[in-house]
Amino acid sequence: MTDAMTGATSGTGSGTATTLADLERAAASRRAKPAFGHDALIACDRLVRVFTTDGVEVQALQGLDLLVQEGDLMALVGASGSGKSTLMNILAGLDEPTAGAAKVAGCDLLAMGAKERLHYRRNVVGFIWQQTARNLLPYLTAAQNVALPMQLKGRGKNAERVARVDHLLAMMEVAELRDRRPAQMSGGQQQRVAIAVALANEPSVLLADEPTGELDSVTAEQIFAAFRRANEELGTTVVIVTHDQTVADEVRRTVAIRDGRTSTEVLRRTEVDAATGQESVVAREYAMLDRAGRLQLPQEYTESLDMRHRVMLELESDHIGVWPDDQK
Ligand SMILES: Nc1ncnc2c1ncn2[C@@H]1O[C@H](COP(=O)(O)OP(=O)(O)OP(=O)(O)O)[C@@H](O)[C@H]1O
Repeated sequence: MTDAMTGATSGTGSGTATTLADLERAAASRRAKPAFGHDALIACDRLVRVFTTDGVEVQALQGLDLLVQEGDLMALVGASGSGKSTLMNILAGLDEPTAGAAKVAGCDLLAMGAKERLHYRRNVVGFIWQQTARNLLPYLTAAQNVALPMQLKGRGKNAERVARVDHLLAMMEVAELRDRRPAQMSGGQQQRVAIAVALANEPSVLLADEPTGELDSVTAEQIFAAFRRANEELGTTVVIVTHDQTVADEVRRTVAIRDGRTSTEVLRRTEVDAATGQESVVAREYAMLDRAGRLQLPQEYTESLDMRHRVMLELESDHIGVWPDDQK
């Protein structure tokens, strides 16, 4: 019988001793700790997605962590190929991760069967694509497009559905287009109708992949305002992938993805000057620290100080200093 099994003190050689009671206490405290992201609406935990094409593996997501709280309106940014669309397709229930964990509104995205997946796509998430033509059925009017998800779900009586269609189209400021088909609308109008379609079954989350990518800046501004209304008036959580710096600057939280991982994030808050009462938005950049203590420093920072491979660290009372390697 070992010391640990008897609960007796076992010497470690370093002067400290661990007893079975210590181990049990540590295990109990680990069990008592809430799971990562337990209170978040979207929780991605070390998400991995590997694509294999012709025997070549591409790691599109390399252990990505992301938490999004209910009611958030946030932007995801990143260079082409960084993994944004891969993440969005997983969150939309269109693709499955290779490893890791992902939960949206209590649904475990790795454990859903075909029936649950269909329910998830119809009721929990709403999706808006960049290509305006992909969001709407061309032979249906705006009102019919918005009504369709409710009909497929068997939701409400006809009169209730009509009232909800009109309410959503009015909220998106396209009420006058209710009887037009997509070909009779501009790209921006189609995207606003598409948001109404995505909201039809009251999803918890709206996901949009480059929704303003095909539009000019004035129209893009209108689309962004429509997302903001959905967020403020209905409380819907909104995640937008965008290359558009104006959109990224207007949200409270912008998360950057680099090489399949969340790398940095910018949080913006409104501050009021005590003397003048004037409001201003203050933006602050943060780096993501994962549970293993890994940190991605922004490329422009490391490049400007020629930091490579190894850096010098120093722990101060309230911060950690990072310097270029002095032994190079
Ligand atoms: N179905 C697939 N098969 C093979 N490789 C894929 C597939 N989808 C994505 N990839 C690869 O995964 C990586 C991430 O792609 P992803 O489309 O997620 O990037 P992105 O950040 O959305 O890029 P963009 O801004 O150009 O849309 C890329 O290297 C891409 O080539």
